[in-house]
Amino acid sequence: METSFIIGAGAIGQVLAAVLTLHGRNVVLLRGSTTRQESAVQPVRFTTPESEYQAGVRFDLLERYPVLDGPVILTSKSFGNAGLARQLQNKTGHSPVLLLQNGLDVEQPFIDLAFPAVYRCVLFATSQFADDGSLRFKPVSASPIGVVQGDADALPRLVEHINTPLFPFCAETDIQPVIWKKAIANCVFNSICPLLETDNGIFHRDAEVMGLARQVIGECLEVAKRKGVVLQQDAVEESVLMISRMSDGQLISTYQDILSKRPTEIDTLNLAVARMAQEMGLADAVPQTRLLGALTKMKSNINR
Ligand SMILES: NC(=O)C1=CN([C@@H]2O[C@H](COP(=O)(O)OP(=O)(O)OC[C@H]3O[C@@H](n4cnc5c(N)ncnc54)[C@H](OP(=O)(O)O)[C@@H]3O)[C@@H](O)[C@H]2O)C=CC1
Ligand SMILES: CC(C)(CO)C(=O)C(=O)O
Repeated sequence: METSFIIGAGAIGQVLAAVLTLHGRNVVLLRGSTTRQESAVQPVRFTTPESEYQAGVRFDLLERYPVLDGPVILTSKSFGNAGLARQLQNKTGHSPVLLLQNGLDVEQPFIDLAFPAVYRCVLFATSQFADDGSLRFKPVSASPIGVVQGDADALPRLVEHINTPLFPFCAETDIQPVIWKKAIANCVFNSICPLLETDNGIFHRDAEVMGLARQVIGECLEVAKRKGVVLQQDAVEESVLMISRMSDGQLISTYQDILSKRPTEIDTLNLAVARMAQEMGLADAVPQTRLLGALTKMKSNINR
């Protein structure tokens, strides 16, 4: 059986590795941003709303592997992608590289270095560390996977490789609208919530804040349209409100990152939309999105 290499032992990576291990798949969880990790099987505990699970997951260091001969799945933060693409360049050969990350253009470092098979997944699941180191995992629906560069015929096999009833995935032939819809929602949550120092529920609780979200959504939709992705304002607003209701009380990752003095993914959210707008001569079309992104970045830099 082929081995899957998951890179990034965070909230999503640990649960995915544990779920695949529980389903009898060969998987190694590789650390890319540290050199302090023994080659060892370690317990990972997680709960879903229904049950509690534990699996012995094989942890190791990326630098110990000269070749990764099997699907390579990135569950790391997007700001590390340029560095990871360089690290992986001579290791992955023809293995598919699958990005399980939020954001826009997160695959660009892999395209720039001509990786032959690059796939994107949009996560419809949440995972958070609890104080005791265990994880709280909530799959919402199957997370779609689509082709960015490479062979569409290989997609079903890749999906089958990581799909399980506990953490479901599905193939998506048109992944760009799905990426944009989620990324626009993230432009709203990941900037406004940390700046207001509030939880994800704010949009369904407060009409004024939802008004600002509406403006951001409208701006981002203009850029998406110029990129050939047509989405409806109502549908994106509905998705923001749904996420807001479902994750009422939870803090968005960017806010958690700022509180923990870690870098954030804002460069691949609001600031990516602002960069794209600038490149297309639409710089004036995204004032709120850009300002919210710039303020979030300043807040993160000031706090670190
Ligand atoms: N958690 C969630 O509920 C959701 C997360 N996502 C997305 O999934 C992705 C993973 O998120 P999540 O698991 O929560 O993140 P975490 O912050 O929990 O973990 C991310 C991991 O990334 C690795 N990492 C950090 N910095 C670097 C770097 N400079 N270079 C390489 N690797 C680095 C680290 O792994 P190591 O120490 O092993 O190197 C770290 O543990 C993100 O894009 C996030 O936006 C999307 C939807 C929901
Ligand atoms: C918008 C949200 C909360 C949905 O899962 C998300 O993407 C995240 O946790 O980063």
